[in-house]
Amino acid sequence: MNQEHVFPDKTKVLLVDDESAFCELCALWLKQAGYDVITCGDGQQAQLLFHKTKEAGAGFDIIIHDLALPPTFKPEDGLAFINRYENVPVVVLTGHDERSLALKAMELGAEDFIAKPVDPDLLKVIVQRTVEKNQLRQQVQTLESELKTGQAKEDDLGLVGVSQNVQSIRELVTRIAPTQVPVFIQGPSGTGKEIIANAIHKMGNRADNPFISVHCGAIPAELLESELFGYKKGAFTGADSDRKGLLAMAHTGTLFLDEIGEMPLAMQVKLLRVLQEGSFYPVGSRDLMTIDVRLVSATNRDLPLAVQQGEFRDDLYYRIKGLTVGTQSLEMRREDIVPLLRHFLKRYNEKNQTKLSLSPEVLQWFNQADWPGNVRELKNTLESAAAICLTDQVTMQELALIRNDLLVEGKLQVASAEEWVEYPPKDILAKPMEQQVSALEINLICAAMAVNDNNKTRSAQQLGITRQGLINKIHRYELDF
Ligand SMILES: Nc1ncnc2c1ncn2[C@@H]1O[C@H](COP(=O)(O)OP(=O)(O)OP(=O)(O)O)[C@@H](O)[C@H]1O
Repeated sequence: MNQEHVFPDKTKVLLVDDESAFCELCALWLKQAGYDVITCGDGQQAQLLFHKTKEAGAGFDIIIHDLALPPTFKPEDGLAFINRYENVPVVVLTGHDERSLALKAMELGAEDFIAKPVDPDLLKVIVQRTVEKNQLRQQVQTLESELKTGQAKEDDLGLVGVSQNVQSIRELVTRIAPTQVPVFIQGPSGTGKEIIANAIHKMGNRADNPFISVHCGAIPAELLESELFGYKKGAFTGADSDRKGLLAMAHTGTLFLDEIGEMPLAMQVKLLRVLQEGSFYPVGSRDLMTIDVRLVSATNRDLPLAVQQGEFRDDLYYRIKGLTVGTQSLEMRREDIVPLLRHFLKRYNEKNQTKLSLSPEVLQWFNQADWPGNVRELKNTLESAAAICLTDQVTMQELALIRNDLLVEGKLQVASAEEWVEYPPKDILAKPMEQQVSALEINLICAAMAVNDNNKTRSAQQLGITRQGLINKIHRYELDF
């Protein structure tokens, strides 16, 4: 065994052949071409060397392997070594009339073969091509696993949608979550503000610490202070023991102030002080408490307008504003309706161990209806219809039972199933074509899968494409069917 110093920045070749003169010559050619070469005359020893070098962090990039090696010199025995080099490509050396042996070796996983007597130029070409091919394969693998991790992170987000608005929010959340910047989420009710707040927490470095959500509008003004700051026993009538407030509970974690626009002015002053000083006194206590929280707040109010009208303190607004995330009403991103339906139906089926699908008319109706309560209303309507469904398919009958407005003179008002996609959309030129085409394709796929019980063959037939074509699109859009 001739082991030379290995330079980490050079491509490393392990040449396994028992003919020392041949090894020397090949090694010389390869070294001249800039490779670092180690030779070895025995298959077993080559294996040991391979693992040792790998453990030392200087693994080989390519193996060139003769098949007729000691002790048996039988090429069949040499074949057994081919797939023992893990992800490192193997090029086999064969006799010049051993074509079938070479093919067998390739079948077993060899990357290529070179027939003896070896032509030095061909040797260099094959080595270079094999190494490059393998580097490329590794890059693809790395990218794929990065993509999967990214996808998993997006899934953690739980924010479903194909619209530009949802896509930008997903991107923004992924970027701001690891920072400590305060986040202000503004948008209509039922558009996922709480999901976003949750995602910022889960994807940030406080994920293992508390996430405390305070519905500022739901807590009566006179209770808000004691709820937030906590109190000391005897602080007021009924305070018969010390109580920790929500601020203290959120210590080291995230404090989500939902509906912050509803916070009374007097309370706004107190909150501002806490945010500025990072400390506060529980009601009736003289013990100063220090807290470290990441602040995320949300409102469906136009807060700058509330500031102008003197209903919200400007100093508090600028304190909480940090980075603003804006959610849109469902009306402004109707392309999200079908993906959302599919998501909620899937979740419903998983939770209730059912296999409900939607009739084409139901899908069409959902897609065309107005959703003033946004995603929350869409979700509730779907779940209510699913809950009262007696068969495996939600039909207009169920919808009529929960939505009286669908009945005119006692009859269901439904347009034909074929017209479920509004075309051309009202805002046809408002968004780039590529984005609209993708959103429409996703919608059509989700729709076909929803009415065909997730059966790809039937869905593909209905869409007029091949099953493979459908599968390719499902992969391209990363839909989880
Ligand atoms: N993009 C979305 N993907 C999945 N679920 C969503 C999405 N948007 C909203 N939802 C669902 O809709 C419901 C309402 O969402 P959420 O409570 O986050 O809205 P909100 O904007 O905080 O509403 P409000 O202003 O009334 O507090 C929740 O059940 C939530 O899971």
